[in-house]
Amino acid sequence: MKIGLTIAGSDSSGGAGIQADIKTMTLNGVYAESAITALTAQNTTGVLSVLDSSPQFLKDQLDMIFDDIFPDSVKIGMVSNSDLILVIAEKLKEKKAKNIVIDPVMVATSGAKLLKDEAINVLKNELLPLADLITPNIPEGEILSGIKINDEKDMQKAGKIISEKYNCACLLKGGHKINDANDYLFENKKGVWFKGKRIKNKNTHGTGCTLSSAIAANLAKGYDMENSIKMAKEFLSNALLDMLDLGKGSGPMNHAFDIKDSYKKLCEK
Ligand SMILES: Nc1ncnc2c1ncn2[C@@H]1O[C@H](COP(=O)(O)OP(=O)(O)O)[C@@H](O)[C@H]1O
Ligand SMILES: Cc1ncc(COP(=O)(O)OP(=O)(O)O)c(N)n1
Repeated sequence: MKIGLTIAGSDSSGGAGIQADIKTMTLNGVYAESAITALTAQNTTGVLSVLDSSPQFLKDQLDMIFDDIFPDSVKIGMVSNSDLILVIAEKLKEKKAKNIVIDPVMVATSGAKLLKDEAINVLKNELLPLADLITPNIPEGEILSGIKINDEKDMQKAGKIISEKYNCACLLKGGHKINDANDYLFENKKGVWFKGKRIKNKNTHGTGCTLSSAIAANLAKGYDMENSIKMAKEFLSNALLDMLDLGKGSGPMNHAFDIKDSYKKLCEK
C-alpha cells in the first residue's frame, strides 16, 4: 500500500481541505495520513472563523507521522501563518520527505483569506523551494511570479518564472479567469498544456484541494508528473460530472462517483 500525507486545514463542511484530500487519496487507492494546520468553521457559503494549530502541535503531528508510517508523497494545502510554514519546512528537510506537492492556498473562492499577508514571503522563501510541484491558480500565480496574467501567453510566462524561481515543476490552473479548464505545466525547461472542458456545475468547492491531492496520490504510486496530472484532472472532472448538489452556496463534488452504486447499497442497509 502506498501512503499519502496531507498537511492542510480542516473544512467543517467536508468539501475542501483535509476532508477532500483524505477522500481523494483514498479513492485513488492510497492510504491517507493527515497533519492538521488549522480548524475552519466553514460551509458552502463561506468561512466564519479559523483556529490555527500551535506550531508545537503541528511539529508533534509531523514527528508521529514520519517516524512511524513514512509517506510516499506529501500534499500541502492551507497553512495560514509563518510560524506553521517554518515548522513544515524544517520537518520536511529533517525527515527527507519526497514527492512534495504544494497548493499555495491564499484565498478561498468565497473570498475568505486563508493565508496571512505576513506569511507570503516565508512561504516563498522557505517552503516553495522544497516543492516538487506547485499548483497555483491565476491570482496565486500572479503573486508568485510577479506578473499580471491576462491570457494563455501570460500563463506560459508565469509558469516558467515560477518553475525557475523555485526550481520545481509548476502547474498553473487557468480555470479562474483565462480559459475553459486548461492548466499549464512547466517542468524541466519545457511547457505542456492539459486541456480540460469546463463542466457546467456551480458546485466547485474544493477543486484545487482535490486536484493537488490526486496528483500527490498518483506520484505516491510511482507515476511520473505528466501522467499524475492527467489522471488527477480526469478524477476531478468525473467528480464534477456527478452533479452532487448540496448546501446553499458552491457545494462539494462527489469524490465517490466511482463507487456510487455499491456505496448507495451500503447506505440503504
Ligand atoms: N467547472 C470546471 N470544469 C472542469 N474543470 C474545472 C472547473 N473548475 C475548475 N476546474 C479545474 O479544477 C482544477 C482546480 O482549479 P481551480 O478551481 O482554478 O483551483 P482553486 O480551487 O485552487 O482555485 C483545475 O484543474 C481546473 O482546471
Ligand atoms: C481548509 C480549507 N483549505 C483550502 C480551501 C480552499 O479550497 P480550494 O480547493 O483551493 O478552493 P475553493 O474551495 O475555495 O474553490 C478551503 N476552502 N478550506
